[in-house]
Amino acid sequence: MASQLLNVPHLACFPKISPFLHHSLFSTSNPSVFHSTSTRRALKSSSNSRIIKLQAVAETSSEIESSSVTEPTALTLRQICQGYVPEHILHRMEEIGFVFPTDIQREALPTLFTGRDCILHAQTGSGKTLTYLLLIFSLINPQRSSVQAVIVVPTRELGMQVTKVARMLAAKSEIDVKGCTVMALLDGGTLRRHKSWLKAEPPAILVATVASLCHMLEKHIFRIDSVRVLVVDEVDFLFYSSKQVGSVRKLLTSFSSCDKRQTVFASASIPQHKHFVHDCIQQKWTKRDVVHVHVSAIMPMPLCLLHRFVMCEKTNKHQVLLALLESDAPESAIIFVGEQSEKSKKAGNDPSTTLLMEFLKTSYKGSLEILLLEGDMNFNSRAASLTEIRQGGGFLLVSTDIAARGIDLPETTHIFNFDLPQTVTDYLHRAGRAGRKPFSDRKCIVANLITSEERFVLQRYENELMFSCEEMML
Ligand SMILES: Nc1ncnc2c1ncn2[C@@H]1O[C@H](COP(=O)(O)OP(=O)(O)OP(=O)(O)O)[C@@H](O)[C@H]1O
Repeated sequence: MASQLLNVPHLACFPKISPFLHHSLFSTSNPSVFHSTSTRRALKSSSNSRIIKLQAVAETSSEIESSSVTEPTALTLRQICQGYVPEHILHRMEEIGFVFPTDIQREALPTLFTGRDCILHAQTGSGKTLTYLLLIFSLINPQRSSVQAVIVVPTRELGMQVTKVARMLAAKSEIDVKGCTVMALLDGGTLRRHKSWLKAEPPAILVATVASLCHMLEKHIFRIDSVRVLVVDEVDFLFYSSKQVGSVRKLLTSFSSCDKRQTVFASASIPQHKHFVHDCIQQKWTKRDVVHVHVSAIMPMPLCLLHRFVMCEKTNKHQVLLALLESDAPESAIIFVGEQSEKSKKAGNDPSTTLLMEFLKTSYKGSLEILLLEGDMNFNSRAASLTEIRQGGGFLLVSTDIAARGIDLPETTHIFNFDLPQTVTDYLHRAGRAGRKPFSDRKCIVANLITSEERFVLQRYENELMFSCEEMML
């Protein structure tokens, strides 16, 4: 296989590793060898040869060395992007506050700029969005009137967020947003309006959910062969947990026949990634020399997250949550609640989210605004909740897993798993909604409310994701 692995750990210690780990969710291709920061520093030459050298180093080095997120000697984002990304984008990027690269940006951008397909595999909150957006801005030609980049996302909420970041970067100045050619084509939108817009004045960048995108392609509203770069964000979710996997595969297959194409996949979790890379090559979804850029391979969870649990009876969870909110006084928090089962729906029960909202509205006396986000709400109410959050002020967001993927609310200091997530991957993504300020060393809390029977499930998540969870006594 011609694909390569860029394996970039940044850890001082090597905590307990379950045997399962290396063969399942977050395994590295070569788990016993890692290359160190100092070795990498010595290898800063042209990106292509660097990748090949890194591969060679990975086969010989067994050194593990601590590395902070950014090294003092590291290049700035501007230096990495100079000559590839237009000046006005670089200027905006710095105005917004993106000056130094995160690990994934530093490692992936030089490779992306060579035109190679990439799998961006790095912790939650590590800056994958900016990584692929900078690639896109390096490729699009504003003079061309066609869709040149497509970003596929699993949810409307994530689509709105990515669109906002892309538009922020594309705006030539804060008051001139006309330069923006980014369209959000998301489930629940008014497709008729988008159809005319796509035909009359195609945007350079299209951010789309799968169903809406496929609809436009099937109706020949725009052609995939004008697209230079296709990004699939939260790729493992789209492949393994959504009903749309068939459409995603079809999309990738039609893109595979385009000339001059570049494909990028991104996620903080890519289960069985060796198989995934193999499939990508076999199915021609990527070119044969696809690069798997794997940052923090031995530590899938951000170190700034502190994990805790409180053991309680199911019937007492509301009171325990209230006590935690009072004792911890989060600045902003997301409270994750399990989806209502079909059986419970049929029985006419209220969903747990509704019951919890009612409880908090009557019992919580703090100053945070209580908001709800769940799949059963209509699109306008969902958008209203997120808009309200983004207007500032502290929030307590009660949500199902709909907020677990990709949503970026950097003010979140606490995650409460009111119900334990169903899978280890869900744990990783829920927890990763906190600790999203790349250069901050502020600690954030992930608190789990569990019954005694659930302790072993949490223990399994601890083993697989390599964190330890401290018991809290109230
Ligand atoms: N170079 C940078 N400097 C400062 N902040 C950055 C930089 N790059 C990204 N960020 C910020 O980091 C936060 C997380 O970025 P982003 O949403 O891209 O994470 P992600 O890797 O896509 O996470 P997830 O896997 O959870 O989707 C955002 O608030 C973003 O603005």
